[in-house]
Amino acid sequence: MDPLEELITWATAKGVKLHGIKPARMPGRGVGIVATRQITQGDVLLEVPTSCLRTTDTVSPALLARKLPRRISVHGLLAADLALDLGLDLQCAASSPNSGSASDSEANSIARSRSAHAPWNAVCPAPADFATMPLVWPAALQALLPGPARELLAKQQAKLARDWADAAAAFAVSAEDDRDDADVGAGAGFNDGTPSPSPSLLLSPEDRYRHAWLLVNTRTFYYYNDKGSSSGTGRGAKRRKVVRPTDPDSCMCLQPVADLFNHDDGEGCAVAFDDAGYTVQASRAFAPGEEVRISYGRHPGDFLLVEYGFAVDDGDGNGNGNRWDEVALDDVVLPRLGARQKKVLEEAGFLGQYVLDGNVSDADADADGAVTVACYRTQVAVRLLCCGAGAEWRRFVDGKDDGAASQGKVDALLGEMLREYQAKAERTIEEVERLGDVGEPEQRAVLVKRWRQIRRLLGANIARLEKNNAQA
Ligand SMILES: C[S@@+](CC[C@H](N)C(=O)[O-])C[C@H]1O[C@@H](n2cnc3c(N)ncnc32)[C@H](O)[C@@H]1O
Repeated sequence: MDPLEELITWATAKGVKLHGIKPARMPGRGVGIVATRQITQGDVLLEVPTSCLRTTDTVSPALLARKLPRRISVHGLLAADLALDLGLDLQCAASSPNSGSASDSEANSIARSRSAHAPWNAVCPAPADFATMPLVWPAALQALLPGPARELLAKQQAKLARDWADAAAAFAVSAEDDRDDADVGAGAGFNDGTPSPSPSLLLSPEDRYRHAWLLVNTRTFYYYNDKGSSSGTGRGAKRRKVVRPTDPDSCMCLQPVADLFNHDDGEGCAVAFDDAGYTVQASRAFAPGEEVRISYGRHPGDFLLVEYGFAVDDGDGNGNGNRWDEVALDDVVLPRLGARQKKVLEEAGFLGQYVLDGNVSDADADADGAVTVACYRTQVAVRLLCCGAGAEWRRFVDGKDDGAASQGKVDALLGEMLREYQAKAERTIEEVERLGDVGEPEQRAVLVKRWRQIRRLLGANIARLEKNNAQA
């Protein structure tokens, strides 16, 4: 049977209800969810009961018995649990009840979990499917990411390193065990026992853990329960009952079938949860065969690339790329500021985080038909460069002056900076395209796609500045 059909049979038996939808392979997006009939706005499309979730409460007792450090993150713990299911073995630790070997009860509990989740695990992306996640790119390609993406990646790398350091002691780390052919099929990602076709799938324990960690990174939902335990990178779910302040990084769960929805930057379907479980409700009408998506949040392109490994297609959503996209301008603004100017901006709370918003349109034009290009922080910094930190600038910072008197000069300098960044985008695209033998073709392709988005967004804003100028 097709693994997707098997998943649905398995999930339905566990109480998951699909109404007018089914999973399907989507070219360029792995698996997604499509409508099987005409859907009306507000229809409930999916119900996943709480009993089907993987949370901190369902982590394998065998794993917990390995005394993973209490400080291990929820992300790290769920990844460790999933890694066991995907074929990573527990260390023959001295702490085991049968010193020197994993106990029968441990082995039984792991085997039970593997078989209980087999149809779900079988449709999880394999390690090779994560090739577009910058985390697995060669350093030479990572270095060519846009600034905000590099910053996010550095945080992600640090988080993974901490989680692996906490989890490593629990897992078998011997290189010989690890390269045991019998273990390769499951360890390679798809837990269907098929032998590996390729030696490149002989993964180290750290690589296998990273695979599980990326599954958690890209597939969790916001979740916590009334016992106070929480385990999402937060794909848009809202709790209908008590809303508790919790650390969002620790509010995570994995859920079958729902984890197959792809992202829509526009009208993604609404995801909600309560004590009974999760529901997904149609945000609009869908025709039979149309892909149904949810929103992972209002994320700019750099975030989507680093956290989910994709760049939105230009034809997606509003037909104009990602409506929540933005371009960070720090790389072109900060180098122009002298030490004194930086100090002034820092004292005023305006140093850095300069952004060009991709969501601005002609509808945002003022009474003169001009559209403000770049965020207020950028306006403050560029105005300081043009006009100095005099009384007019202070009034602008305090919101007592709309800055109209100097807007022409500000726009001219901003235009210069945007053109400078556009040239950088152009050079980076050419550089990536020249790196024919660095990384995988899909890695270079997604990096070029991201820079083209940035180039287009810069071009649209340069055109707006020119229009403002013509109207002035
Ligand atoms: C929650 S999973 C969705 C199901 C996934 N497509 C699969 O094959 O299992 C999230 C992953 O799906 C892919 N994805 C989601 N939305 C996408 C989109 N709009 N365009 C391209 N890929 C997308 C990315 O690889 C992302 O990391």
